[in-house]
Amino acid sequence: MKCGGSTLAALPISFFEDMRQLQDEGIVTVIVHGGGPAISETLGKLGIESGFVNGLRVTNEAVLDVVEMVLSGQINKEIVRRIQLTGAMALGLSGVDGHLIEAKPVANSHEVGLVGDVTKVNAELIQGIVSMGYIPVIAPVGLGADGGQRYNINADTAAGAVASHLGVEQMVVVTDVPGIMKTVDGEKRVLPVVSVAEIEEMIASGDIYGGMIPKVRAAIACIQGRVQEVVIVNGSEPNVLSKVLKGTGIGTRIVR
Ligand SMILES: Nc1ncnc2c1ncn2[C@@H]1O[C@H](COP(=O)(O)OP(=O)(O)O)[C@@H](O)[C@H]1O
Ligand SMILES: CC(=O)N[C@@H](CCC(=O)OP(=O)(O)O)C(=O)O
Repeated sequence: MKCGGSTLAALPISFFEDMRQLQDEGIVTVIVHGGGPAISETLGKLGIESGFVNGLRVTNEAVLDVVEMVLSGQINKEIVRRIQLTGAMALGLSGVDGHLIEAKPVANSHEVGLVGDVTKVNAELIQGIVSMGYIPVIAPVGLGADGGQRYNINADTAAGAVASHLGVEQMVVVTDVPGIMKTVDGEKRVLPVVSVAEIEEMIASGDIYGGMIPKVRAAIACIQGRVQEVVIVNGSEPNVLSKVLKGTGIGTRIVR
């Protein structure tokens, strides 16, 4: 599951209780989280300037210090605490810990700086944590192959890569909108299912823009592998996780 920074503060306790219930039923959740708004807030407080190019934060060492502090510290531990309040056990870590996420510079690193694309995921470590009964909570900071360089990774991209490497059946993307929306006859509607071809058309037409672009790109990358579907849902919808797993037609399903 990917939890977006847009929705983290609004997630009700029932969201985490649902996760615990699923764990009791033998359905394992692995969380990769974002935290873009909290990073921007802290950068603002510290007077460090940063912008975005095509949805990726322009990242130098000073920005990366804040990204790592906010994602691996504040946000990661807040999610761990909220899961543990339900009685479940969670273990928070970033892509740095145990070389969990290995990364290389993105193709446009001359524009965005220390931003990474995932090259490897230590799936055995995640499986080990799960087998001990903990819900892994992963912050999207990665390490280069030599272990010396840190990279800021978009959380959607990191979640898609983790889903692919684990070979899970489904990735759930939790955000602040009820799915992929399209204006039809002057009315905004949530699309129940979209295919890869339809997504490409919607990006070209401008119907999908901004923060939705890395989500659908990550979805396309992982459903070309072992993942069968990606579902985009609103985290503040009551019992959203059990509704997704029961197939009650909530959100938008992205299929091949
Ligand atoms: N077609 C679309 N349907 C729904 N949301 C869209 C669409 N295109 C762009 N968006 C935007 O994507 C946003 C979600 O992305 P983002 O703000 O990055 O969230 P997160 O922090 O969860 O990753 C929505 O709030 C909305 O403004
Ligand atoms: C490279 C890059 O842009 N990294 C993101 C990582 C956090 C993220 O993706 O958070 P959301 O899911 O809340 O957007 C950033 O610095 O904001």
